[in-house]
Amino acid sequence: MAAVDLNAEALGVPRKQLMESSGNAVARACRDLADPGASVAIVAGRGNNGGDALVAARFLKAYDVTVHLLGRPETISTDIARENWDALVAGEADRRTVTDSVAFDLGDPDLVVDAMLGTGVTGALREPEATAARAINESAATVLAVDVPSGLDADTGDAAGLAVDADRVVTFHDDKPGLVDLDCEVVVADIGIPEAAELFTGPGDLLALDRDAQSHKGDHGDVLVVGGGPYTGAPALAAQSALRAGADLARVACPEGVAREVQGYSENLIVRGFSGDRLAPEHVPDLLDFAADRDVVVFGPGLGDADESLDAVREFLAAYDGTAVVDADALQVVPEVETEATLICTPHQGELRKMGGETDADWETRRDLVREFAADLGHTLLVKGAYDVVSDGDAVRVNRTGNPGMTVGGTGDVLAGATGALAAVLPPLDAAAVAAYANGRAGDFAAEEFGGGLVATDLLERLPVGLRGDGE
Ligand SMILES: NC(=O)C1=CN([C@@H]2O[C@H](COP(=O)(O)OP(=O)(O)OC[C@H]3O[C@@H](n4cnc5c(N)ncnc54)[C@H](O)[C@@H]3O)[C@@H](O)[C@H]2O)[C@H](O)CC1
Ligand SMILES: [K+]
Repeated sequence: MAAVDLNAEALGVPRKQLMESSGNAVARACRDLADPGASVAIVAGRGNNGGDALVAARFLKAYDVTVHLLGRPETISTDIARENWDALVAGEADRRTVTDSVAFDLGDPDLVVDAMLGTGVTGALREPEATAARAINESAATVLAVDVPSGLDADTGDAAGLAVDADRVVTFHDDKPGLVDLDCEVVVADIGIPEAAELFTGPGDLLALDRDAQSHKGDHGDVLVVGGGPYTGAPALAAQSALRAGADLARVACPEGVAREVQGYSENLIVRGFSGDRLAPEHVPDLLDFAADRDVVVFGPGLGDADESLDAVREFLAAYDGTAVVDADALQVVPEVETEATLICTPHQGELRKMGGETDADWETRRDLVREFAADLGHTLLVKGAYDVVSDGDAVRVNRTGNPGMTVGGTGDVLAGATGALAAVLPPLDAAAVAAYANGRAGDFAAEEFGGGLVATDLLERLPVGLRGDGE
């Protein structure tokens, strides 16, 4: 929800506007539950859940409304909730501030609006919320909960202690998993979040990374790039990109003959050579052993399309059961391989066609085609284009960052490496979507400086900023 909010904001629909819609929906639910003239007690917490109900108070002129704010107005935790409180003060609304739970007096209202806590709850209700929840549960009034009954975790439906016992819940935008088993009526209100906030990648998508980065402290990925032979720059770019996207370790497995050259691009890489001048089936057993101890393999950059190399890719994928990003020449074998592995395939449109997939000039048609093809393959696809399309055969995301300057060689290797690093900390669909978003952003920052003269290494440098929420 927080991600969608941020994406909506980036699309020009700020959260305060959403709060106005939420408040409006709360007022509508009140009108449904009580006749004009009825007494309504709004019990508001200091977060945005409370803010929703402070908005609702303005829409309930036909009712006898009393607003109980739990805590001092100075401690309201968000600007938009405080602005809505200030509007009630300026409008001389009937209001009380509850600074001591002993002083809380709900009165005997016909309807209670529970807006103490929403999705921001952590742990058991503290005071004065706990006392207020008891008073609400003991009162004879009808209880309308805003977004989620206070005290309940919207994700799980669990309460760490006491929770409000509601007669109706008006929740916003979408059902919440924690409300499914509630023994009361749940209404979902459309608050005007654009569909595009969920379809298109945006700054909100980077939040998933923050969360995971924290919970996986010290475990940001050990990524193995398998490629090189005919080319040396591609595997080096992919591996460096994995580091720039946050991986702890980036290794390259490449033919001995080019290992020194690949290492020469960067001392940050761990390079391991295998015999000969290109990948062949004889290398596969060793590679499988080596890959088993890594988090993600990026297969394909600079590999070439020699028959024996493609045979090796087939054999590797057939036996591998980890997570792999498949790029470049390695892509063509994916449709014919039965594998236990989790694959993220990163074709451009030409490579997609070579895999047997269809494409179209219209991005919406392409979105549907990519979803169908991903479902057929049973793997995640990231199809590159002016609009990148990401799908696991079920969900679809579209990325609009990036620019025509990025058609230069090597940018695909950077994307593949970043996808590999992110796949170590995020589910495949999210890893591909965030990588496409950040890579495109890095390209946009590079274009500000170099225009059409940008090169792939410019993207490497800007990838960390592309992945940071405050990069704009
Ligand atoms: N897109 C949307 O869905 C929108 C939802 N809106 C509403 O915003 C809330 C979530 O708001 P948030 O400010 O993040 O959190 P809360 O109001 O739920 O609570 C934060 C507040 O509560 C304190 N706190 C946390 N745990 C406890 C506890 N156990 N006991 C007491 N106090 C606690 C914390 O310190 C904070 O001060 C969402 O549910 C919707 O109702 C937006 O209005 C519009 C967009
Ligand atoms: K609530």
